[in-house]
Amino acid sequence: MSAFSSQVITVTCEAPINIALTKYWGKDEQYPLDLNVPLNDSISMTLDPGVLRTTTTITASPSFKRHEMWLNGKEIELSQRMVNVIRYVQHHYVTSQGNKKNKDETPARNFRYFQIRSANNFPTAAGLASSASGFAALTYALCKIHGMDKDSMGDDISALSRVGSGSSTRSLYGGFVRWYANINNNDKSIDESKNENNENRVNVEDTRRNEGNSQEYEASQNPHRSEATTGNDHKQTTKSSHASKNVNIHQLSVARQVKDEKWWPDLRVIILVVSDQTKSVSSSKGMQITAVNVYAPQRKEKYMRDFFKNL
Ligand SMILES: Nc1ncnc2c1ncn2[C@@H]1O[C@H](COP(=O)(O)OP(=O)(O)OP(=O)(O)O)[C@@H](O)[C@H]1O
Ligand SMILES: C[C@@](O)(CCOP(=O)(O)OP(=O)(O)O)CC(=O)O
Repeated sequence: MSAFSSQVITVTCEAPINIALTKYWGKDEQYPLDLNVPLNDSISMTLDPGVLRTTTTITASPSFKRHEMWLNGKEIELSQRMVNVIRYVQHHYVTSQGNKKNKDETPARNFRYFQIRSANNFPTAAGLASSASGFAALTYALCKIHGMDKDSMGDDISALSRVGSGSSTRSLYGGFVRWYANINNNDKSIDESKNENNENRVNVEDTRRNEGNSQEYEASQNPHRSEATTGNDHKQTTKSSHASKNVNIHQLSVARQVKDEKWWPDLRVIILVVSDQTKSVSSSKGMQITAVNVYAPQRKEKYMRDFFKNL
């Protein structure tokens, strides 16, 4: 047992909201939908966290027996998305430990469950991007409590946050931010990217096929399905967690800053709140409905690729 094993650790992080100028609306159905890989790139501006923000505090202790969450002061059941983010971050932590010469001896290795307290200082689920700031703050705080520094994580933090909510990738950075559907497709022609996507489809199907067959394969490829990992589990998961092609594809849909917050210092955004009530249809659900009823996703994908090529 390490000297840290009985410690209680708390971290607090804040994240801003972002407003999309070109929208994310629709997921690439070649990938599991809960990975939130978008059909098209999007660009947003991040608003001043001094004004609108989510503040998330996470406490970890080896003695916790389950995850607990309070949103805006009220205890809630963790959603599957929240659990997914926790698992992805834990998986990432374990994998990064596997690559290090000296293993982590800090408290993080003993954490399994968390108490999460999060609050938005603006209406939640009412059209003001609470999922973006909420999941960015959650991912940021989870990484921090595992001793992983946002600035040195590069693109990884944005791929982790994305499994919570797609738009949260853009809330990890200030200024103007572009979220790439696939960072490798940036300068390629539509035809080339189609070929790549065909390759991707095979990998996704491979993973699904294997899910039924091998528990170990499943746990190593998809943190959604692995148990929360700490202590001895770390060793086991590290051993079997080769970064699969599938995970790499998932890691290619990331956000990067285009212009920092000083680029347009005089810019002001006015927000008029006409209702602070919870929306009857969430953005995720709205995307599903649109995809089925309104447009063919492939047509939109081509339109958006052309749009970004000419930008
Ligand atoms: N602080 C938070 N921490 C974690 N999750 C949050 C937080 N705030 C909101 N969420 C999650 O985001 C969901 C709301 O997302 P939704 O996309 O429907 O609305 P929105 O992001 O506020 O609006 P829009 O997507 O139209 O900008 C909530 O139901 C909750 O699950
Ligand atoms: C209208 C939008 O704000 C939709 C945001 O959708 P979410 O990011 O909330 O959706 P999920 O990935 O399913 O969580 C447009 C945008 O921010 O680009």
